[in-house]
Amino acid sequence: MADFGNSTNHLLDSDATSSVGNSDGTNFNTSINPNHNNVNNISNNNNVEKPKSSKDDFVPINYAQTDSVITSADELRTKRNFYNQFNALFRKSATYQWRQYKTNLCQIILPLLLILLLFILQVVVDNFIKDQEGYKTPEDLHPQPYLPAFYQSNETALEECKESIGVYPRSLVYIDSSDQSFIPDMTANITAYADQRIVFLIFAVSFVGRYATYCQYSPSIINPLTLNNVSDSIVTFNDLTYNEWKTNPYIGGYNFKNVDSNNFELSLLYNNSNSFGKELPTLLHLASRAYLSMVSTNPIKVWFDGIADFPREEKLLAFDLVSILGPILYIFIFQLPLPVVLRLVLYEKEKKLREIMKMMGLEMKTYWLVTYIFSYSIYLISMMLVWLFGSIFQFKYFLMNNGLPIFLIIFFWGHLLVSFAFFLSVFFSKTEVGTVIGYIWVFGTGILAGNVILKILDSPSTPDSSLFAISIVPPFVLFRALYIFRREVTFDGVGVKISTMSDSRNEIDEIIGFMIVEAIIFMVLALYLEEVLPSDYGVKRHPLFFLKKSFWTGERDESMTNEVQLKENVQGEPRDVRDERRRIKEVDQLLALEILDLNKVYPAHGGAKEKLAVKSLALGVDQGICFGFLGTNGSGKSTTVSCISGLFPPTSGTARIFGLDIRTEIDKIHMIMGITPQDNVLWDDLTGEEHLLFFGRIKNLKGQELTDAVNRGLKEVNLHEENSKRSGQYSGGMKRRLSVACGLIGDPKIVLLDEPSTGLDPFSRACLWDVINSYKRKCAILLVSHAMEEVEALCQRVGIFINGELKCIGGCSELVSRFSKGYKIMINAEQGYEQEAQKYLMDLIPQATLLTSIAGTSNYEVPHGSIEMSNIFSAFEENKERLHITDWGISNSSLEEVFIKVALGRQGDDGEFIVDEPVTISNINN
Ligand SMILES: Nc1ncnc2c1ncn2[C@@H]1O[C@H](COP(=O)(O)OP(=O)(O)OP(=O)(O)O)[C@@H](O)[C@H]1O
Repeated sequence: MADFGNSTNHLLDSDATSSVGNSDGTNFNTSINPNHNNVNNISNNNNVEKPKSSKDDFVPINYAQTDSVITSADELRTKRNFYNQFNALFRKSATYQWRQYKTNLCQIILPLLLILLLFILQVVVDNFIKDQEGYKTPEDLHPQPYLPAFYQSNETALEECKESIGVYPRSLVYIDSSDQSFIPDMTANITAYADQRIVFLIFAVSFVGRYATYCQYSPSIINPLTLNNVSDSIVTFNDLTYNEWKTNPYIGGYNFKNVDSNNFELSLLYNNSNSFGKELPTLLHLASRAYLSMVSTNPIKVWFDGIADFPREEKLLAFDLVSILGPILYIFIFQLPLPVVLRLVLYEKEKKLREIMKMMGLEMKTYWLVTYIFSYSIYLISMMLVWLFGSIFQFKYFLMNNGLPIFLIIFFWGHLLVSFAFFLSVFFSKTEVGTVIGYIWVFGTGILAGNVILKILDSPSTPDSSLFAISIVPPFVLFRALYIFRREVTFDGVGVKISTMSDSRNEIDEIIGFMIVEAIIFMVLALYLEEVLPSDYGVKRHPLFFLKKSFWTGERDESMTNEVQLKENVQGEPRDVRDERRRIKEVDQLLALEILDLNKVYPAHGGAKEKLAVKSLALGVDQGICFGFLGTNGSGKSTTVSCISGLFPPTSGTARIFGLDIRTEIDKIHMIMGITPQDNVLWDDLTGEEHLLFFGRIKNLKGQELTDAVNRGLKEVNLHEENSKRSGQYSGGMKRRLSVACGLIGDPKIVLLDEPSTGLDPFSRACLWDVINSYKRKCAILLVSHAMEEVEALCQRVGIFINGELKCIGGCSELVSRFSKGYKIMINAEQGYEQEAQKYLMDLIPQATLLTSIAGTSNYEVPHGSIEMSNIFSAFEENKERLHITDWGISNSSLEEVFIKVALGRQGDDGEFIVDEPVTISNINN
């Protein structure tokens, strides 16, 4: 069994090189850091129960150093309190929204500006119309012919026609003539008046045929046909009207289908591009009159005065621009909060704020509830102001329609809008992209509604099925309501009243029904897809998770609790790593963290290949100790931390925290976990104090306990004097310190610190170490770091990762004594004299091994006992100037040498690491 009690502090005279943590007897070099707690202390811990000896003498050492041993997860406060969490998030969101008042004000004001614009346009239109005459029906109420017609025959017609010029600028002339020879003559005369823009219809009995066109600019005598060849001319008629409707703008044409002395079957066609068809009654009358002349020996005179509007009371011209433009503009206004809500949700998603809240224990249903309340409130305030200003500006749209239907539509549309925004947010991870798409959606659907949907709704023949289809799309169901409000106030309507809102004409109740159902569907879809759709962060559930009993009862999902069979060993694994596997299984105290054959594969993505980031990792972190994760860049440290904290799901294997499995009980784990991620995840607009208050409340702190914890946290990281500053105004180091304080608040039982001291000045770093030191024993700490001195100062145990694999594990001094063969000599020579200095040292101590040679500084490892220390001193002091040595020194081997050996050395057959080549810049680059 290992003797851990006799470690001595020696620099040169120790020859202790055996490995530790396994069965062979071992002495240690102590760390050069006097604060360091080496394994000797660990083994002396009172809490350690006597390890059981197994058959092969393997001793599963318990490294726990806690003040109060936890024997089961049931002893931990893992319960979340809905009220506390709601209170925490509500206050945080309220403060945050208040700080965002400029943005929020802009969002509220934008719709109001559109309302104001509408109002100004209406004022301009009203002023224009005020100067125009109103219209009223003439007092004698005689209908006026739209086209005055003359019924004349032969030469008289032409004379009459001439006289009428100037009186009736557009005239119809009916010529009852059986004299064929008269026609060309007639044509010539009429053509002479063409520039007067007289409209003639030459219509002689002998011309009655398939067609006779009525042309505005030239007399329509084209290939006159007689009754004899009527049947062949339909093609000509079609050609003429089809081909020449633009170049020769006929207003209309007759199609005499079946005309003889007994029949008068006629179609009257008119050119919709040139005429609104008001001439048609007159034209029809002319044709009938001609026929009567033809068939009757004694023509009957049938007078036709023309057409006229109904008599009505005098009324000034009015143009209700607001009501007419209303639905088209309101569809934009009512949808404008959509991108705003999208932005709100996506901001916290993209910045990982949602994930950090989750990792700190916030329940997601509370998150969605509070986010819903704030999103809806922003919408409601904005829309109420639109309504208020619309009423102040006397928009008929808001005054004539009853307040209740308007309120109901605003109220329910808000719910649909927020649910729909939540639903859309699932598909985006970048705030900017989501917001831009949101605006495109608002304007795209607005334009579509104003053009296509408006026409469909306008059409009286639109079937119910089309209305149903329209109502399925959220903006269009809103447009249906807006359209009804407009229809009921324009053209002398009285507006939608409470009594008429549900009738078959308005169907406001049906529209509200659509909104409610869709709001529920989109909300359920949003929450469901958030749970199952793969995204950048978060552990996703099985698509059919809702079919499991555990989902409805809240019990543990038994199907996920299959025991992970920890492998005995993995091929090529060093002995200490293999022994750690065994220790996890056999140690007789509950471990704060057990990582059990954890693998993480990142799938191929955007041209990058699939990446095995963590390979069969197995290790245990005991209660109350600080465990250091060292490793080269990209060796999988942060990935491991992310898997443990529930940011990513492991591909296989699992981890347990105080016996709670990350696959099934991550919610409970989050309540006893504190985390400081690699990046600072903070709200730019909240102060340090507000951050700590928020996370403290989530962890169920309240009252004086909360105040004390917040004050202590701020003081510990030296931010108590920056109380009023928002974190966005912090320096990088201050942000880092705040992140650490957030991770430590609320008495967590395990804390994950991912490079906590990055960017800190030496003073702040020393303060931070003090804080972390003071938390040891209260909780287990997993510290990811690149700073060797930090790990040496804080960690009782260390694991070194290379390429996703754990390469060695043990106490700091244990590793140093195991991997270093002696002590270290450093020499720094002037540029160009490095070789000479190196040669001198190798001649002096031939057993020395050059470890690193970078920027003129060479580091050697010198075995203990190879030379007297006093000889080294005298040799260097005497030859310093001659060899151009600027600096030199002797030190005990440190973790750094261990790291270099493990990271850049090769593993020998005995599992030890050998450095063949000294580390130089070119070696590192290779
Ligand atoms: N989201 C990701 N998608 C794909 N690959 C990833 C992702 N995150 C990390 N990786 C890859 O996984 C490997 C391990 O990365 P990780 O961030 O865990 O390393 P690390 O040890 O924390 O590095 P560092 O010390 O630089 O922070 C790297 O090769 C990295 O490129």
